[in-house]
Amino acid sequence: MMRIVRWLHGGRSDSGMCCFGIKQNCFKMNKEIRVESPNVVYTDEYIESDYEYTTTKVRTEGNTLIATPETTRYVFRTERKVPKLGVMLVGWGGNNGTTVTAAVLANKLGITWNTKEGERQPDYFGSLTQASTVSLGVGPEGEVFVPMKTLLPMVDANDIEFDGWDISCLNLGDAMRRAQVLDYDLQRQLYPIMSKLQPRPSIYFPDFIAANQRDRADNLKSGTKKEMIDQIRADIQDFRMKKNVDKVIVIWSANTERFSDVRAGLNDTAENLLNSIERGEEEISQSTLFAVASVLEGVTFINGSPQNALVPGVIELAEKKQVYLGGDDFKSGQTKLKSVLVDFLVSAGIKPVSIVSYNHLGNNDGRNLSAPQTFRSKEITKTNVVDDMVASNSILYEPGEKPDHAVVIKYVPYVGDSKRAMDEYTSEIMLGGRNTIAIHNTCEDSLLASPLILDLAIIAELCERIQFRKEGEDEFHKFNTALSILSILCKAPLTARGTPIMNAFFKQRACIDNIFRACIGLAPLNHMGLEYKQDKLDESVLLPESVSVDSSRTHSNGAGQSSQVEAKVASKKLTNGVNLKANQTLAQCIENGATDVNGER
Ligand SMILES: NC(=O)c1ccc[n+]([C@@H]2O[C@H](COP(=O)([O-])OP(=O)(O)OC[C@H]3O[C@@H](n4cnc5c(N)ncnc54)[C@H](O)[C@@H]3O)[C@@H](O)[C@H]2O)c1
Ligand SMILES: O=P([O-])([O-])O[C@@H]1[C@@H](O)[C@H](O)[C@@H](O)[C@H](O)[C@@H]1O
Repeated sequence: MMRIVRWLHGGRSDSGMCCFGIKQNCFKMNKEIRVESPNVVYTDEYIESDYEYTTTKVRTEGNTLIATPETTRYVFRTERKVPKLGVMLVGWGGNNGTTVTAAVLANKLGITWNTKEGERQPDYFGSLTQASTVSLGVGPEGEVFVPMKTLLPMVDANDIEFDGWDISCLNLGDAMRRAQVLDYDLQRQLYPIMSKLQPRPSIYFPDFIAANQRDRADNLKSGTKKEMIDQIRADIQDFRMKKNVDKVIVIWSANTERFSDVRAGLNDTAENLLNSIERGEEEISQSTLFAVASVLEGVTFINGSPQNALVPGVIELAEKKQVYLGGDDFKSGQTKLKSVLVDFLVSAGIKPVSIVSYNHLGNNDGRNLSAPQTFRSKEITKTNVVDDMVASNSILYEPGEKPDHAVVIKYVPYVGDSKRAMDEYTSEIMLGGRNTIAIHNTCEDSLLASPLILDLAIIAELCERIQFRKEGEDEFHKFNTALSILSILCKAPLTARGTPIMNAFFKQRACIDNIFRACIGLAPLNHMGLEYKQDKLDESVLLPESVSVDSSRTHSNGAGQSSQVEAKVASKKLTNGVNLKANQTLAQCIENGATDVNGER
């Protein structure tokens, strides 16, 4: 019996499947990729690439849209030296803070632990930089995928040093126990190390978070708002010196606050914000103070929560100090799926008309969100995520038309960190049809958010080493203060003033992949595969795979006639020595006596 062998990811399936999967090779290498191109130069200090950036400008002339391709030459320069990175978490004693710290320690120390399913190895699943791959190009064996972290020199997650602040005085070992996120046997092994980690006292303004957090607030700074900023700055300097880190990044993973008022004279400009802090204005939030302190220390600040920590005054101050900002609100589970599903529906010409996202969770985040004012912050970021996708299709939606969209979050202590998300997507399909997708999605929130914290820090640090200039310019530029490349990791992406917000997950992913590829002089991924689509396929692009054909395999061509499955095959010396010529049809393969790799007929 002759079969087509279907090649899966880097290997071959045993079962004969009548389809031609493209064999893919995924290398678990941890080396930097070296690009061979006249446009890429590797010096000891930099990777420098000469890059053509092509866009299409569109203008309207009467009833005509004029599309004009536009090419701009850039030079990208990436420093190759990877610094020792310190990450300071605000809310270090929380579920996310303890979990991400535990994850790095477990991976760094190679701690394995027993579970009811057997022994478990540490990993970084859920991290783009640590556990996802990028297509590098096509090799003799097919498409080549490499770990994202090998595209450019990046901080090794295992090398990150953590520190931070919490209003709760619990050490990280006890806080890890309180979080109830990790398996007991892992906690047991980590406790001796984690219990030596002590969150620094923090700022606590009760009015900004739920009153039910008061019972945790026993580890507080005191003084005026200005004095507390100075204390935070001193903490950053202390950490940098004690841990001998080259760089620090501050990430807010503390409780969600209510939104701050944004008012002229209060926080609308850098000067007004600093003056308001000097005056001790009540409306300046804890998270804004941490952002100001970070910026004044020249340290990137990323907001993992939904509140508007990054008021206009913070953004202007960061622009002046040339410091990066990122956020808002880790995109970890229910919303991450939404940014894929709505994009799929709308891109398929299907019209979502009602989206209901309910979830209940029982961790302290959920407890804090049980207050209306903090829930409102989360409701905003969880709802706005579909706006760009809806606005992209004027066939489905009238201007301003949006699907009904409800977000519900309930605090149910029993489920702890294991959030239960239930979504219903109702869409209109052709001729008055309705499609309803109902989803139950159990998200272990901290195990989903922790890898994102690593990605935010690692990608933000890499961006600090990337500069680029246009052809004709002498000066290299940094990225804009608002690091919108981090959008894929946030529900409400911070973008440069007046620029579009993109929430669709795979567009965000393509953005990261293609910017990293540009830094090493590689063209953007476009998945066109033209080399596989022309009538006469060049032998060099065909997979050198043995083909075995299933002579019994036929498929109806719709006219009741059965016919051999038509497919092109690559030339390949088979186990029985039969040489298949490129572009042979399956039928010709059979005539040539092609057999499966096992030599069976
Ligand atoms: N999947 C996720 O877990 C996820 C996704 C998106 C956003 N977030 C956001 O991340 C944040 C942390 O989530 P979590 O599950 O770790 O919550 P958590 O409540 O377990 O941790 C928050 C920690 O912050 C501390 N804290 C509160 N106010 C503080 C202050 N002013 N300074 C320093 N520490 C302070 C608390 O004591 C607590 O230990 C929340 O705002 C949450 O909304 C979480
Ligand atoms: O899963 P997701 O939508 O990305 O985000 C999560 C919410 O579903 C959850 O209710 C909230 O408590 C978490 O902080 C997080 O925001």
